[in-house]
Amino acid sequence: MDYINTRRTLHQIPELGFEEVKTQKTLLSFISEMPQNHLEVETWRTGIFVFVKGTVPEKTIGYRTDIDGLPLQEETGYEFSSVHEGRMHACGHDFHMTIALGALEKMAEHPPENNVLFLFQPAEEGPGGAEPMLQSEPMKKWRPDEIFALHIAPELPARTLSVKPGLLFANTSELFIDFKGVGGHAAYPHRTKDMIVAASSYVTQLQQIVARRVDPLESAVVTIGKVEAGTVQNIIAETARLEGTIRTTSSSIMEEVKTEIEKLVRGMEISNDCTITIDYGSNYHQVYNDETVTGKFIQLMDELGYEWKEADRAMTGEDFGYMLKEIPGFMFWLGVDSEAGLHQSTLTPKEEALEYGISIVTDTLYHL
Ligand SMILES: CC(=O)N[C@@H](CCC[C@H](N)C(=O)O)C(=O)O
Repeated sequence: MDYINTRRTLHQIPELGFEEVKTQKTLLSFISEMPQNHLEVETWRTGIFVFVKGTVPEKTIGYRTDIDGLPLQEETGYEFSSVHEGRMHACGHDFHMTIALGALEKMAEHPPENNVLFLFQPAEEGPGGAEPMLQSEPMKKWRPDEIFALHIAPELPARTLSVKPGLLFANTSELFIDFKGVGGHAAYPHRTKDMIVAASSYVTQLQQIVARRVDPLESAVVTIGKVEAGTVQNIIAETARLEGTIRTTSSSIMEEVKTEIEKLVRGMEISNDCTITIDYGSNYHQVYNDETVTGKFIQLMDELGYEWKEADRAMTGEDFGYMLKEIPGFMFWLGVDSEAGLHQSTLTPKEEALEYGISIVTDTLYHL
């Protein structure tokens, strides 16, 4: 398989969660070109399971990749930029998929001793594919004993990795807040309930939750990533909508932050004489790396001469956390050296990281 070409093909067709129809078709076509003797392939919604039968299996090792893109207009200037308007693989899932395909090809050509289950999982960016995929029939049939995954790290040099036992990624909850007041003429604000003023004031007050309500020894983030309100410059907005995300390093702090968000909403309803509704969208469980399996991985990396460093905890979220809640395993960061970070329209990971990633995953699947 030509990894660069594979990555570029996938890069051009990013699709949102549970809409990954072309992506699934393209992945199935790559998989169909591999030796099939030891493979069983099953689709699940827009995802795919591939079971590789081991030669003398004692256990099944799972390897998961996410496959969805983000609602973002690409600005990399690549010749192979996204052909889907307003969609981009800006979180590296094109890299993740290529690495999974590369490792799968090796397994198909030289079957491992243990069984291996590849999970091509939809909807990591939302609304979350890991939790329902865990409950699916193929997962019940081929349930792994251990599982792992990787995520690209733009800030790390290519051909490096980082990992740590214990907490790696945060608990997350999406946040959607809808404001409803009374619209009207821009010249008569006193006859209206202006939802742009209410929503702006709410965004400012939200910042106080982390600064003044959360124990400074804990970690939390509340980010509003989208504000929607108004129609034209001289009409006062009747409605406003805020979209954001909450991140915490413990589930109890998540509950505290939500309570504070709701208290602020009640105060805002009274002071602005409006109604406000909150929807928490999808929630992701924290990514907690199992100490024993992560320890085995670290030892393997040392034995095989891979350069690695201790990872820092990150406030990113990953629904792979649900898989790790039920199956011992880990996630590691793979360095890809890009000046622009994750979720930026100019993310340009170095393609030399692909072969390195495939080599780490393949070695781990053969020897874990
Ligand atoms: C690794 C990464 O960037 N993951 C996403 C997960 C998004 C979860 C959900 N849609 C939310 O925004 O809460 C992230 O933004 O961390």
